[in-house]
Amino acid sequence: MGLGLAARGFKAALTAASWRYTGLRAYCARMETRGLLFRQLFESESSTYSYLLADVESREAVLIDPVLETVERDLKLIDELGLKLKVAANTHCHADHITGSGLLKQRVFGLKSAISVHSGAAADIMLTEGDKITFGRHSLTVRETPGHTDGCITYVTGDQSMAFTGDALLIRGCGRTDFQQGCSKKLYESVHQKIFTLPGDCLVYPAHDYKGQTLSTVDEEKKFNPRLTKSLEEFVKIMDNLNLPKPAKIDIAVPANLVCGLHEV
Ligand SMILES: N[C@@H](CCC(=O)N[C@@H](CSS)C(=O)NCC(=O)O)C(=O)O
Repeated sequence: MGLGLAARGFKAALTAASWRYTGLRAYCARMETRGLLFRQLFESESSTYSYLLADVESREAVLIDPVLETVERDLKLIDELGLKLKVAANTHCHADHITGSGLLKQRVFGLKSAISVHSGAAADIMLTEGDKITFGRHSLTVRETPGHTDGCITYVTGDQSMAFTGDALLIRGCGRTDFQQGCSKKLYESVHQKIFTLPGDCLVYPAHDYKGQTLSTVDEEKKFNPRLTKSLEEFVKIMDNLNLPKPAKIDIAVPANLVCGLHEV
């Protein structure tokens, strides 16, 4: 006897869910085989993603774009996983939230903060194009991707399978360019020259998502990004007409982030 419509729908949903689960499990397992531990972490007030990457063997870890409000949560996870946090790596001087770098430095002995030398901010490690942040057998390579701010950088894993794009490239979007040295032309060139030249299946992990999306790929963004698939002239026009309200915390976040939260600790 054939399945009823409702039962068929239920079966399809189950299959899709189990595929998603199996797919995710396989993906995580693949990373574990490569000896890389990875977690995407979310802060809901600013819709910010932080990323924890660690070498499975040495347990050395890097936390990309930590947020002040989620430092305790992140430290608990780091402790539970038996990791040694070495670097708090910022993609740029954020305008919408305070980085967790300073508080993490107070809490984790020997932890170093990192940010671009072009950010205007102070940190222990001042990064430029091609620099590497090493953790165990793994590393992140810096690609300078200015445009949202002058000091925006993208961190790329050694095998170019993952790119942490900060606010330069968001999923189906990009960072605004109307303050903090923002420049649409620079952003367009950064994305096309430094991110769209990565392998098509390179996973794109942004600093924010406002729609519940978690990751994308270089190929997907080259095909579907509604802003960056346009010509430079059209892109500049789009960016000039975003008319976004300024981030609610900009006046406290920028000064705090210029010293990486609480740098002098
Ligand atoms: N409403 C939020 C700020 C939202 C915002 O402006 N996001 C920035 C990245 S954080 S500076 C952005 O570039 N958005 C691009 C876009 O197209 O939305 C707040 O008040 O904090």
